[in-house]
Amino acid sequence: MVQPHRHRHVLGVTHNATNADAAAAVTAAKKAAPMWRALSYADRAAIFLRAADLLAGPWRDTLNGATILGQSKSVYQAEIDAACELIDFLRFNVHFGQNLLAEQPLSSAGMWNRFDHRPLEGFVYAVTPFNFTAIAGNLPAAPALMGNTVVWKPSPTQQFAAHFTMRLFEAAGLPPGVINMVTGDGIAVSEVALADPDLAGIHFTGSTKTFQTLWQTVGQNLTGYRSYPRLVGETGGKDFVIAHASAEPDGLVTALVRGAFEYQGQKCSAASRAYVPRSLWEGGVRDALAATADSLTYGDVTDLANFGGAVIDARAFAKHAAALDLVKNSASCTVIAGGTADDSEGWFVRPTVVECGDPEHEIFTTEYFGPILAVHVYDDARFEDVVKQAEGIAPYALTGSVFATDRRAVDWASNALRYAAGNFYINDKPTGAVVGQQPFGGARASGTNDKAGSWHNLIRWTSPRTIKETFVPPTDHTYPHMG
Ligand SMILES: NC(=O)c1ccc[n+]([C@@H]2O[C@H](COP(=O)([O-])OP(=O)(O)OC[C@H]3O[C@@H](n4cnc5c(N)ncnc54)[C@H](O)[C@@H]3O)[C@@H](O)[C@H]2O)c1
Ligand SMILES: N[C@@H](CCC=O)C(=O)O
Repeated sequence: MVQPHRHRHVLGVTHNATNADAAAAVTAAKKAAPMWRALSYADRAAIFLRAADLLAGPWRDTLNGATILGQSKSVYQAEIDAACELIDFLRFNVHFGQNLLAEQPLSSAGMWNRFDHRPLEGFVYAVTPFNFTAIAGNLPAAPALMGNTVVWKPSPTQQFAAHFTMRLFEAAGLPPGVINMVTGDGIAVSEVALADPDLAGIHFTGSTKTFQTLWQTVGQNLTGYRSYPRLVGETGGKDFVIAHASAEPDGLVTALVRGAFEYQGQKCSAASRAYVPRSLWEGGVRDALAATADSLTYGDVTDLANFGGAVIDARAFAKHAAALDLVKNSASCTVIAGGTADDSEGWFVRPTVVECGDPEHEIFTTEYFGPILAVHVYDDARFEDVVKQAEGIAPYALTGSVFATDRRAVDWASNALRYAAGNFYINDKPTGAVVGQQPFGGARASGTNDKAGSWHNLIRWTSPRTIKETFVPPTDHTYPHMG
């Protein structure tokens, strides 16, 4: 039973930044660059470690609370995001950045070769999504740790928590001009930032479409830049769970419920398509999945009895409602749980399970980014055919899971799905990657796979200079064979 709640989304700054605001932010970033680059890595790292300590202490409730109210996260989902994951990003980045700086070339006798891990020449433009406060904080912080100054454009629907994240960085001692936050939809900001010769990189997380637009604009402006901008983007997904007949059913059902419906399915990693063998489906998985989905309470997230809350905004609600209409009108689809949406008070979409006989239906290829799980039921003997079909049917390659107790099935599917997911899970849900444990990111239409919170990501924000210093320079130009 849904407890309707008129959800308040943007309690923070709502100003839509203009070209002039963007120009001021770019100017501030450029002005602060020499000061910030001149600081030692240890001094920069100390600021972000202090931010992590503050977040583990007095700032924890502030950022969790802002994430609960602003993004409609449950207390649990806010805690694993705003507090835990952001603390992990801040601390692990410092550790991985230190390892990166320690990476040095060989030096033969008589010379000293070294890398000078320079920050990029210019500013980094960080554009962040609504769904994770941790990602929003990490995208400006990671390039800044490596010595870059940043223009940060958070999502309007994450602005409340973004506002406090910026205040947290300031409280930790981040000097003015290092991270310059601009608010709003980003259109006017991009007009300025992407046309600036000093654009050194984009650190993006959000939809595939937005990233492609930014990349295309950079391509159009390419000859105007001082350097080739580094383009790092983590984008959409159509994440799968494929069960083999040997799968353990209770674990499968729990993974589907948590993977598809936590935070209303608004995780890029959310399970949105599943492939289940008929023996398991008819042997109890169908009924258990439908009953559990129907039992989930979505409502006011300040009521701790609720499992989830509203979807992020009216646009998302309309997209989900349209998807539900589509499947209800598709002969090959049957809604077995949920299937309703109600915006009379708040934007609520019921956790929905759709059984669909046509594995090419758009419900298996389109990212709706809501609590809608498509299930294709297959004859047990067709496991390999189903895996091959699922591998390439969607354009994305972000996360995916295989459930099986048969080791040969696990091994075969892991190989067959090698390029289908940047984060691959065996007997686990496809969500909930932990920084430092499951470095996160995907390829194909899901992004550049630069693994947020790892050295793979940090390396994109440095431009190494190789220095060779010869201790005793040669003074004879002739070769030994010349006598
Ligand atoms: N792969 C990952 O790690 C990951 C993580 C989180 C979210 N996501 C993806 O993010 C999407 C959901 O997030 P969203 O709805 O915030 O995405 P979105 O693309 O709508 O917005 C992302 C950001 O881009 C901004 N934006 C849009 N157009 C812009 C422009 N022209 N210039 C500058 N900024 C612009 C938005 O205001 C927002 O800050 C989903 O597709 C999800 O899969 C991916
Ligand atoms: N890193 C998160 C997903 C981030 C995208 O929304 C997870 O693994 O669930």
